[in-house]
Amino acid sequence: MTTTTTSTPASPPSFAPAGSPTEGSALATAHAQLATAAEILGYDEGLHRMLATPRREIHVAVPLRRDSGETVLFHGFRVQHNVSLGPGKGGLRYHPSVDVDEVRALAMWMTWKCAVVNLPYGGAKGGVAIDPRGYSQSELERVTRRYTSEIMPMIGPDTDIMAPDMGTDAQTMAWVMDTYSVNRGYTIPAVVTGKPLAVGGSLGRGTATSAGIVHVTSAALAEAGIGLSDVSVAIQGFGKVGSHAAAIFAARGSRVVAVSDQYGGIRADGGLDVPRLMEHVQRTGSVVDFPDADRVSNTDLLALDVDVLVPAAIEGVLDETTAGSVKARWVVEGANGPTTAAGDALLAKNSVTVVPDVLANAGGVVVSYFEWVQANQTYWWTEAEIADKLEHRMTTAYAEVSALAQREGLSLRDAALVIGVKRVAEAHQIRGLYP
Ligand SMILES: NC(=O)C1=CN([C@@H]2O[C@H](COP(=O)(O)OP(=O)(O)OC[C@H]3O[C@@H](n4cnc5c(N)ncnc54)[C@H](OP(=O)(O)O)[C@@H]3O)[C@@H](O)[C@H]2O)C=CC1
Ligand SMILES: O=C(O)CCC(=O)C(=O)O
Repeated sequence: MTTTTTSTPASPPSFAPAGSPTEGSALATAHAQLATAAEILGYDEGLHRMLATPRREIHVAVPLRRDSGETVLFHGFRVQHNVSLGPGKGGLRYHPSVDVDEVRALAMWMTWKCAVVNLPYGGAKGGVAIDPRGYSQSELERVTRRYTSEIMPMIGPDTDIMAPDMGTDAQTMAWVMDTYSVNRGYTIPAVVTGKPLAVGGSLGRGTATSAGIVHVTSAALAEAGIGLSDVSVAIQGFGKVGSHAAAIFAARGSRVVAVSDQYGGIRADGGLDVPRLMEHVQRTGSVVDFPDADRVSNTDLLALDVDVLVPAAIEGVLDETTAGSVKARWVVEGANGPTTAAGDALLAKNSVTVVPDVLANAGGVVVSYFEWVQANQTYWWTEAEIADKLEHRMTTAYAEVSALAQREGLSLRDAALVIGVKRVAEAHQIRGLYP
């Protein structure tokens, strides 16, 4: 392995941002990461504070008349962290634990992510504190339409473009697109990405995040002189990102030995039959009870003796209590923010190479960008063109990040953040928004 991993200091920002986030939370992690990058870049407090602060936020109440007639109320948010490089871009999350600080962290990561892969976007994120599993499709449609109407002043094809994230999917994006378009009076496909193909979606978007994860894993392994077919992989989360990552790893010859969802995990040391597992999940709604596999808890999955660990579910799972037990040599962050600052320090101490979220899971937003470009041009590319362009973006970004890490003795996370943060700060300075 040629990449040098150094410890990421878990120090707080050098100033006290308004309403300092809870220790160990996603926002605390995002702030600690930015503080490290700002320190490496030698930024002063004013620039650091500006980069840490969201540009614009909206908090909305989303009432829902349930199918039963009962009325319930949800809280929703849209945060534009930064729009210096272009319109805000980022997903919409439906999860019961969504709050404004989580959305702020996710929006900040979108800013650095888009900059790392050189997209003409800023960073944004949205969320509604709802457990989508507890609601019917028509209830979810009403929630989505109401949330979209409430945040209408903030979104648009040139201002802020949504996409799916946890708990939402292509159908959710079709409802957002339709609600926005009906209010404007004509069809505006470029207001969202990750849409169904039938309404202007792009080939390849459904699997793009996962394909990108496999591209950067391949690039990281190549630096150690090994290939995808030489490694075993454990994946936490078997949703849009985790399930397709499992399928692509398996198709490329990796042994996928464990996967999980919110109900628990399964392991088979000889390798799981991923296509059969996907059918099982389609049928039963969970990976658990898949035949020919043993049960493993979500925590124990993180500590399995595998080569590559892909957290692809929620934030903060690799923290001071779990990261020290990781035996994988590579952690490739499919999820946003799966590693806290304390977890990062432990992984670095144990020489685990972490391919950070803002690089590893950027394939999704890369193909979202391709979808937006296609929608704006009303000209559609082939699947092969999209796959080639995605691979090129991901491997180029990985090479840039890895080269900086090696040159400056940084972790891949710090190198990626330095590249992303610097591109955003330069845009501010050139535009004259910051003296
Ligand atoms: N979709 C995308 O294009 C992108 C997503 N990401 C990030 O990837 C991660 C996953 O997103 P995505 O796949 O879209 O989301 P999905 O909602 O499609 O899937 C989430 C998966 O995580 C599981 N999960 C939820 N809570 C837990 C928990 N407490 N412990 C273990 N597993 C859990 C879910 O289980 P169950 O199925 O049982 O609900 C499901 O398998 C998120 O961090 C997201 O921000 C990053 C870049 C792009
Ligand atoms: O495709 C996009 O626009 C954003 C996807 C997303 O939310 C993410 O990368 O975290």
